[in-house]
Amino acid sequence: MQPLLSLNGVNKQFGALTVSDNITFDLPKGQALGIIGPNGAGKSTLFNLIGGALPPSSGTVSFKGADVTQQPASVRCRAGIARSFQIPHPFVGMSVYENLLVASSFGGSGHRNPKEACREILDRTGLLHKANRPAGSLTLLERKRLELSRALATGPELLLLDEIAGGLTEAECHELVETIQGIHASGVSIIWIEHIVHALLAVVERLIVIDFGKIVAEGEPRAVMSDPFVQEIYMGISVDDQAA
Ligand SMILES: Nc1ncnc2c1ncn2[C@@H]1O[C@H](COP(=O)(O)OP(=O)(O)OP(=O)(O)O)[C@@H](O)[C@H]1O
Repeated sequence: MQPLLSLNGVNKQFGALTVSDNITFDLPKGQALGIIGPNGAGKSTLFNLIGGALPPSSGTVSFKGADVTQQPASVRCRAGIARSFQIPHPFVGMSVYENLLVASSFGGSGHRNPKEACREILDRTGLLHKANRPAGSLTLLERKRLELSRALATGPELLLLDEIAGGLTEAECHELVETIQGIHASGVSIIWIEHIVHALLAVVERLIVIDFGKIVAEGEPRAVMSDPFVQEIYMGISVDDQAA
């Protein structure tokens, strides 16, 4: 079956710095894929390349079989790629519901009834009771939920989540994981960059590890996490420490 997303030999250089180094992988439709790696490894840059915020220096990005490498983020969003950002920037003076309506009218959702669709999304993400509050009055968890809701309002087939669990308490993180599990169960494909590994492992079926812009490990999440090489680069646990 044709993959939903394919990256083929994707490179990105900022001057002399190579931030994405020959990144190649396919995402089958319906899969939840996790991406981990040390700070500065090139994870958010990879999202910029998939979402269209940045063009690659070379290589191709295909979505639903079409080459989207030269398409801007707005076109990719309408095609079905939505992204939540590490630091949410909602329209703070607008209500939560209005924020979703903007996203819904911008994206390619084709919701027959956008107002009802936005109401349903807020119900799914646990924000319905805040629908008429200004976005600027929300707590951190609620802002994260709004970020997720705005991405969903565009009607994505592929949802890119950039460190959405960062800064939350353990209980808040658990609640958010349940919401993301529900979104995945509804058929939305997900790529999730996250440092909170236990949250990630509760959702994803496959894990990719990036270091210095390269894919250095890939596969079933628990097998990848127990690889001594991954433990060394990601958690600083050396094979010698384990033997001691
Ligand atoms: N627009 C840019 N111009 C120059 N350098 C950049 C640019 N964007 C990112 N970088 C550099 O590319 C490298 C990778 O950054 P990136 O944000 O992709 O890493 P990351 O893995 O997401 O890190 P973190 O886990 O801290 O969010 C860093 O060294 C960063 O400083």
